[in-house]
Amino acid sequence: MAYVPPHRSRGDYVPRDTGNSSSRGGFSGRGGFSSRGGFNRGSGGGNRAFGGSGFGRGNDSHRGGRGGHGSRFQPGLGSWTDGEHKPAEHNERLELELYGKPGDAQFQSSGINFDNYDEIPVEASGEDVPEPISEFTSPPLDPLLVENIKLARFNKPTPVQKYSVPIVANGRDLMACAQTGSGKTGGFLFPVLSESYKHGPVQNSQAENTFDRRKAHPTALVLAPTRELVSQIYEEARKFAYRSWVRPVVVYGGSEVYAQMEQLKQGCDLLVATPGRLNDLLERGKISLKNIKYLVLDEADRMLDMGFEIQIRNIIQGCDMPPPAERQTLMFSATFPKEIQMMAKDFLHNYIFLSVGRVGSTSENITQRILYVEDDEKKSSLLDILTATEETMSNGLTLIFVETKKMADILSDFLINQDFPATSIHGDRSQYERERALESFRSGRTPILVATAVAARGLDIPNVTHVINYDLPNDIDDYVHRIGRTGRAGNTGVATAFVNRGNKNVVKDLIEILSEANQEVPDFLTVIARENSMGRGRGRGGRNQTRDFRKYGGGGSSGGYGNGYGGRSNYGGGYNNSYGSGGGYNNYGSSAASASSSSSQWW
Ligand SMILES: Nc1ncnc2c1ncn2[C@@H]1O[C@H](COP(=O)(O)OP(=O)(O)OP(=O)(O)O)[C@@H](O)[C@H]1O
Repeated sequence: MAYVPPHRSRGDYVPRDTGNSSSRGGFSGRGGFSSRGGFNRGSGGGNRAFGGSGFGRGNDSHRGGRGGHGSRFQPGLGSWTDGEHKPAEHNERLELELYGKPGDAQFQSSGINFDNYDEIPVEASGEDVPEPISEFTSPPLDPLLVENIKLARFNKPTPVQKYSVPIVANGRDLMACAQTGSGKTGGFLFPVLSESYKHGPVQNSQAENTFDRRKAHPTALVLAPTRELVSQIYEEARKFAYRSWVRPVVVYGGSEVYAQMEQLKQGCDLLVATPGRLNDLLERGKISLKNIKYLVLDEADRMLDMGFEIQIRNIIQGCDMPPPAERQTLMFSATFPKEIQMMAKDFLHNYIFLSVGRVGSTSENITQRILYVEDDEKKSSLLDILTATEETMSNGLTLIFVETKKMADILSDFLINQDFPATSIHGDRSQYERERALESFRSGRTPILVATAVAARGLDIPNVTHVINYDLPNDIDDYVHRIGRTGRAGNTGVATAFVNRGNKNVVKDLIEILSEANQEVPDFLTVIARENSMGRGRGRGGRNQTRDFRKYGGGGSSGGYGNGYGGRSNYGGGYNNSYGSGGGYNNYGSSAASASSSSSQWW
């Protein structure tokens, strides 16, 4: 049967040549806040070829990279024609843009500990769990995807990828929990793209009316919490969708909505979106979700926590998305509290729960240092650390987390006044300023970035060698995600945290995290934890040590695989713990105010 994408079946539709849709001209080069380049630049954006006779009856063509009378050529865009996938021709320029050259510092490469991922215990629960793959081969993967994976210089799958590929190929839903930096993005992109290449676009939905025909009808939807993260996922999707019929589009708030609507009009098969902007576009009638075969929630626990739940429910349950049994739903995060797992089951159908390592654990690739520092000594301690590590980490980037947006500005100004090349990122800065700050950090021009939690999740910036928790978060899961900005893809990194009695609520959880990852637990932490246990500390046991809650039931710590999987690496070049005068954790007195703050201040 001839498939005519509903939004393109009007004979009068002529795609506009917008090329770069970024509302801010001049920000489209390599290194926009999207990992490599602004979103939807010329090559990835406009000029799609899907016009004319390419969609004629009996031709069954879902766009066409070339050909189709009246169609336009877009490099790297293939087609689905007569029930067959027709990959586009290779394009050298685009390949260089997408994959860089070997050794290019702007692209993350796997580190010396990459092979250690194989040692990490994996637990998959649920009915009939399929056997994992061990290599990127076709079959079971689609040959085009395997080619693209090679171009990206990924030699072998990470544990989460080994399992997710057959799970999705077998039509199952998935809730996957794997350490930060261990390849979860590929964990959902690989199977979704591979299956899409094999099976083509959804064939059964003809648009019902003119209004419906004008909408974009993506096959796959990926939701993630921040603009920076959706842009990064979109860039990854561009890499692995290269030459295929799948056209990725990204939409997020804080950026010109009309440019994004234009991109949608030009064809959207894989939509990467923040919930707020997606709801806006759904209300405007620009997107229909009725063709969704794959729904992905990245950073799923964040997506389903209080800040996003209503928006997510509206998208998944309040619009025209098929119900759980008629789509495949995939959820990924490094942390999965039990309450969130329970809520998530509303969106899943007979799913497999995958945990790689212990849920919420940190990677042993990250050396964690905990220092006792009173609030009023934090600035001087920070200067001491930055000075002491200037040489040993001269080529690395340092990411400093604070709790409030105000503090992010104050601290970056302070560092600049002290002649440190710093910038900041937080939710009160304009989209343009956020993009610029991230680009300047990524490129190494400003190797110190002061950030709120907005930068805690998912961001994959090569060469972040040091994460400093200037303010410790109130929730240990946030700590796990923050320090996970270093030590990615088998590389090593250092994470330093300033702790004082103001953080007593999180200390017990922190001790568990440190012990699990075979890190040193300083005595003062144990003392604070003991003091606090007289009070009412929440403790990590009830919230985070949950594996598949269907199997292990409520809360409680579950034994399971012990610590110490995988050889502990020798983290070369680390600094010793003696920097600074601010340390001195024997004389801690009463701490200043708690680091707690309202959510409106930190995001
Ligand atoms: N199979 C692989 N081989 C080599 N490198 C890989 C592989 N899979 C992923 N990577 C690289 O590892 C890095 C981390 O991957 P990714 O961003 O997907 O991690 P993540 O698990 O989503 O982390 P987070 O929890 O912080 O979101 C990326 O730079 C990615 O390109």
